Amino acid sequence: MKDEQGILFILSGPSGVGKGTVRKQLFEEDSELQYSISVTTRQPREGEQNGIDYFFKSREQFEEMIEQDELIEYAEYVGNYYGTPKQYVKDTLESGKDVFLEIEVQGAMKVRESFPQGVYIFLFPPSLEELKNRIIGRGTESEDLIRNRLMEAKKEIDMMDAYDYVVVNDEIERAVRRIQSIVVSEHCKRERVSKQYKKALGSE
Ligand SMILES: Nc1ncnc2c1ncn2[C@@H]1O[C@H](COP(=O)(O)OP(=O)(O)OP(=O)(O)O)[C@@H](O)[C@H]1O
Ligand SMILES: Nc1nc2c(ncn2[C@@H]2O[C@H](COP(=O)(O)O)[C@@H](O)[C@H]2O)c(=O)[nH]1
Repeated sequence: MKDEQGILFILSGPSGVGKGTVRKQLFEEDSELQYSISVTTRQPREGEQNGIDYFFKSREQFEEMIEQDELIEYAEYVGNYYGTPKQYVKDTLESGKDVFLEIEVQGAMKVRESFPQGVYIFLFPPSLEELKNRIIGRGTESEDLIRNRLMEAKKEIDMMDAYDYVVVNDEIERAVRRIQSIVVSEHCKRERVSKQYKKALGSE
């Protein structure tokens, strides 16, 4: 185990705001962050791959993971389970690397209970109209599911004050740059704090 743990970054926001798009772009530009692949019972969308986009499981397999305490958090969202594997996050943070979660709000609030030192970022749409256009434009959900996801979106937006940062996803590049600034600034903060501690302890 390294002396200093990595930082846990949590990105949430309503369905269709662009979390996946922004995260993929961020990872193309930043090889230091490690993405935690979630587990879900949702059916794969066209082009999605098991072990890359998600670990796709049956409900029985997912419930077995809950039973075995293999998830840091899980939530039922619009009829499917989604959860974050515990071991990967724990091992990666302990090795000193940063971990990035892209999860919905109920799950993020549960993570906060066990990782209050995490950095919680809420991705916000430029408008509700644009959110609706994006989710419809993606073309991956039926009308019914889109309606349900938009209903959830309103509740999720009500929770944004519980986050450390709110980032508007107006343009992808700008949203990515804003998140990169948060990552850099959180590292600087912790470095300063750890130097202060070392100084106070006379070990520097
Ligand atoms: N800044 C942006 N401007 C315009 N379109 C965008 C922007 N960001 C994302 N999109 C588009 O919006 C749609 C939804 O994006 P994405 O799938 O990344 O959202 P998400 O928040 O991950 O959704 P979900 O929570 O449902 O998985 C996609 O078609 C994507 O190309
Ligand atoms: N609580 C969790 N939510 C998660 C996790 N992985 C993804 N998600 C979120 O679920 C919704 C729907 O995702 P979709 O891929 O079906 O569009 C979205 O907000 C994801 O961010 C997780 O491990 N835990």
